Amino acid sequence: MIGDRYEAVDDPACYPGSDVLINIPDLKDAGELEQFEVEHVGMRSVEGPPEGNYDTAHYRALHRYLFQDVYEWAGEYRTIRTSKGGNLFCLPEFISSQMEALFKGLQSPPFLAGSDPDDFIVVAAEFLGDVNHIHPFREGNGRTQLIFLRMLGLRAEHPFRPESVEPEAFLRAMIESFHGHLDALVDELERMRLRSLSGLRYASIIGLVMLALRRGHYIECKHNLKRMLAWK
Ligand SMILES: Nc1ncnc2c1ncn2[C@@H]1O[C@H](COP(=O)(O)OP(=O)(O)OP(=O)(O)O)[C@@H](O)[C@H]1O
Repeated sequence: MIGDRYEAVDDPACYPGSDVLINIPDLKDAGELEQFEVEHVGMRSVEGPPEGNYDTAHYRALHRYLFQDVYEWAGEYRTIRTSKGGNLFCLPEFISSQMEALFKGLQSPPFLAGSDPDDFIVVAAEFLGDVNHIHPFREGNGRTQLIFLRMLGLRAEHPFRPESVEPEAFLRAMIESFHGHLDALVDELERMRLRSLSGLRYASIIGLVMLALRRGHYIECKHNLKRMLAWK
């Protein structure tokens, strides 16, 4: 059984006898780690993501950048098998090759500027489903996916409104995509579309606030909001 094989207590990335990932501030309490993560990843998010070529190195650099204060292994592919809700993600031995194959597709239309917005939404949903299926990192896949999606939208000039993410519906759509059904995810991305580039910064800021709120850390969120509003 999947659950038996991936007991968190057997994970060398966790503190012995617990499911808390070994982390830079050495926090052994899951709640404290989560708070620290939200605050620091939130702050990194608003500093601006690293530049790159939208290849696997760029994606890893983004994860490294976001989680650099939290995990030594930030930006590195996972080496153990992981699953969520019984859905087993890509086996670690295939992550690198699967990522290379997936990201090659980002260098051509409809991922590039000038594409039809409807075509872009469909390939963006496919990409999101595929990168989630691979789930390259031990932790932080969801946040990296969403920030990279925003970057892809900006590059293609079909930006998204991150503030309109509806967590439950989005999660359901992601799980459906895991089973090969993309319609719900296309609908979610369609709803998140920003019709014009004006107000994009505001939309991005609110999106980050929503991501933080969703994780239930209102105080950190308020703290981050102050920084976000100072963001030029
Ligand atoms: N049962 C599932 N099957 C497939 N994908 C799932 C399932 N549950 C969650 N996911 C997806 O996994 C990703 C979350 O992965 P991970 O926990 O590594 O990221 P995170 O950034 O730490 O968490 P979150 O996205 O919750 O903030 C999200 O894209 C989510 O949609």
